[in-house]
Amino acid sequence: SITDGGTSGGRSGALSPAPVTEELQKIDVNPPKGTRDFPPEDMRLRNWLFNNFREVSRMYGFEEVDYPVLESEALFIRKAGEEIRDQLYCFEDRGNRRVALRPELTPSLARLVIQKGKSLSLPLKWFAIGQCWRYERMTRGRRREHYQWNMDILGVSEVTAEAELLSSIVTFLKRVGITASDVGFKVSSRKVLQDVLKCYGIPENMFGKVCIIIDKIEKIPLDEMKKELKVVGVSEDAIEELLQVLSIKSLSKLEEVLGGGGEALSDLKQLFSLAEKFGYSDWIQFDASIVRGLAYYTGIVFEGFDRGGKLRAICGGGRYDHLLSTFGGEDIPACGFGFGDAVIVELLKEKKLLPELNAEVENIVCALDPDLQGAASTVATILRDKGQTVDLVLENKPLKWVFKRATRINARRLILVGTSEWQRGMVGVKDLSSGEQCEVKLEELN
Ligand SMILES: Nc1ccc(Br)nc1
Repeated sequence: SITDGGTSGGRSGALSPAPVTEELQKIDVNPPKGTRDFPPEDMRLRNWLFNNFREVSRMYGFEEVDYPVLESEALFIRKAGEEIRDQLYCFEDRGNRRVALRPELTPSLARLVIQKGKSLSLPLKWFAIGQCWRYERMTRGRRREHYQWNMDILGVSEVTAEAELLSSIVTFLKRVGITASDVGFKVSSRKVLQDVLKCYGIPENMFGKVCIIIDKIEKIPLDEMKKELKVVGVSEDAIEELLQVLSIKSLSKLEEVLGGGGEALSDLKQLFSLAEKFGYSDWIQFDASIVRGLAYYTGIVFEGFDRGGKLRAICGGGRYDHLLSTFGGEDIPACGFGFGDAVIVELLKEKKLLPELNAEVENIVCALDPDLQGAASTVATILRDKGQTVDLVLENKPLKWVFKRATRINARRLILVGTSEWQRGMVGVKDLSSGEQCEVKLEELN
């Protein structure tokens, strides 16, 4: 049985009985609800995914950053009725501070940029891969943590930044075998909504709230959405106009409705033109209904979706030019995206694109006699000093056991340290794929 061993002090190991002072109890060995362990085979897939995130980020000239998973709760308290706020994993720590497990990375980025202030030279191109949390009633049995890849550009007000970010996501998707037939991006601009709301005299400070309600357009009944909009002061006429505009799926139609002079249309036209130059036009489409569920977006917004319509959004992002000033900092134009580690894996599974990732090690080194364990340690060190990977057998085991382990860890070579060979300065080397076996002088082992 497993004891906590903690309060009674001392170690309860295999040789000494568990402390009898503690009630022996079996703990639940599963991870907390909504969280995951990453045993080796899952960790190999996670590392493969994150390495692709990192390689694309570096290819685009982005620098890696990270922040504490625990932040002040105040960083995430926005009054716009976002789901992310409703599901905040927050608590009071032993210092009576209100803290939260971060639900997203962007507010931490804003905090760090403000903290660094003038010492930072713009534009900033930062990326992070961080675990994010939400506390959701397990009734829905959904996960409470996921890892999010974020890329953000700060200091560029031009739509060239959003175009670059979309290019980086397309590059990542192509690297893992996803095509424009599998995934698309719905692109819009919150300035479309802003134009409509302005016409109806809706004050700027209502903008975030209205967007959050509209983001639920596919999640709640239309009447419910209309009711919520009315509650926050949007007139019936304005609601009807909003719904009309939200159904627009082409820039030409948008121009007809909004007229040609607004920023929304010029931003979107520039983005689609740049997409042509980047070569990812097939991946994107205008869809005015896309608003995204974060209150701080102010311009272009986008989300990646699977064209099969089975999965939740793959990624999402947009421009957030005023986030820093909400934290008391000087505003810096900014845009970025978040890309979760779960939906993409579901998509790769469905498309049979998951890579075969086996354990692998170059050498397994074994002493054929307990007196040669030191010699085997020397051989392992020689190989490791040459940059080779070595699994050193640490106990006196029969050869049958060694061969079984060599197969399980997918070793390429078996190095045997035997008495007679060692006396002649040699070791046995067996190639485990060809079966070829020979003796090699220690100084020639490589
Ligand atoms: N924001 C957030 C955090 C954690 C999960 Br799982 N999903 C969304």
